[in-house]
Amino acid sequence: MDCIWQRRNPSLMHALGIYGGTFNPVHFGHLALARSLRDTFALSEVRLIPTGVPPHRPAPQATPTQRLEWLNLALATEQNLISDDREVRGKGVSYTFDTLTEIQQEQPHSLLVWLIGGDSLAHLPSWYRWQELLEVGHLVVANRPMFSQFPELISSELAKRNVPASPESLARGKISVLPLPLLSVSSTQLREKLAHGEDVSELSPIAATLQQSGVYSRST
Ligand SMILES: Nc1ncnc2c1ncn2[C@@H]1O[C@H](COP(=O)(O)OP(=O)(O)OP(=O)(O)O)[C@@H](O)[C@H]1O
Ligand SMILES: O=C(O)c1ccc[n+]([C@@H]2O[C@H](COP(=O)([O-])O)[C@@H](O)[C@H]2O)c1
Repeated sequence: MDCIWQRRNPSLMHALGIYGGTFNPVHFGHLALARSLRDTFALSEVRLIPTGVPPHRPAPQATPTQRLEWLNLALATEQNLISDDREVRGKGVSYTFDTLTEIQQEQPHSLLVWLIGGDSLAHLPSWYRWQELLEVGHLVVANRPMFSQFPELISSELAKRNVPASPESLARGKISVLPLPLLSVSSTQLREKLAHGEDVSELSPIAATLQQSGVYSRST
C-alpha cells in the first residue's frame, strides 16, 4: 500500500489492523466491524485476537481453544481477516498493552490500527496502562447502542486525538470513529438464544456448530 500516511511517516512501511475480543462466541457484528476496519483504512491484514484469560470478566464457558476454532471457522471465507492465537497460547491474563507492544516489537515498521467497541472505550480508564496504550498505535472505535456518553477522561482524550476515519489520517496516538451504522448484535444475546434452544442463524455465521456443541445450552 502506498498512500499519504506512508509519505508522511516514511519510517512506517505497513499498517496492521488488530481486533481483540473474547469472541464468546463470534457473531456477525464482529465480522462487520473487522471488515469495516479493513476497508475504511485500506488495510491489507486485520488480525482478530481472541483473549485467553480475559482481564475484566469471568472466564467464558467456552474454552480459549473453542473460541479460537469457532473464530477460524467464521473467518474461513473472509479476505485478509485472520486470527492470531497468541493470547490463547498465553498462560496469564491477556492485557492489550502487552499484546500490542509485543506485536509492535515483532513488526517495528508497522503502524498498529486497533479496534474496540464503544462499551470498551467507556471502560478504557480501568485498563492496564491505558494512557500509554493510547500512544502505541491508532485507535479505532465502533459505536455501540447505549454507549455514546463517555466518562470525562475519555471525552477529553477523544477531543484531543480525534481524526477522520481514513487511510490519510493514520498516525500513532490518534483516535477515529468507524463510520458504520449501529449494530445491536452481541455475544450475550447469542448465548441467551442458544440457552433457550432458539435459532441463531441471523446472529452468527457458525450457528449450526454452536448449536451442536451444546456449550451454551445452559443459561449464562
Ligand atoms: N455490535 C457491536 N458494536 C460495536 N462494538 C462491538 C459489537 N460487538 C462487539 N463489539 C466490540 O468488539 C470487541 C469484542 O467484543 P466481544 O467479543 O466481547 O463481544 P460482545 O458482543 O461485546 O460480547 P458480550 O456480549 O459477551 O459482552 C469489544 O471491544 C466490543 O465492544
Ligand atoms: O488490557 C486491559 O486491561 C483490558 C481490559 C479489558 C478488555 N481488554 C481487551 O479488550 C478486548 C475486548 O474485551 P471484551 O471483554 O469486551 O471482549 C479484548 O481483547 C480484551 O482483552 C483489555
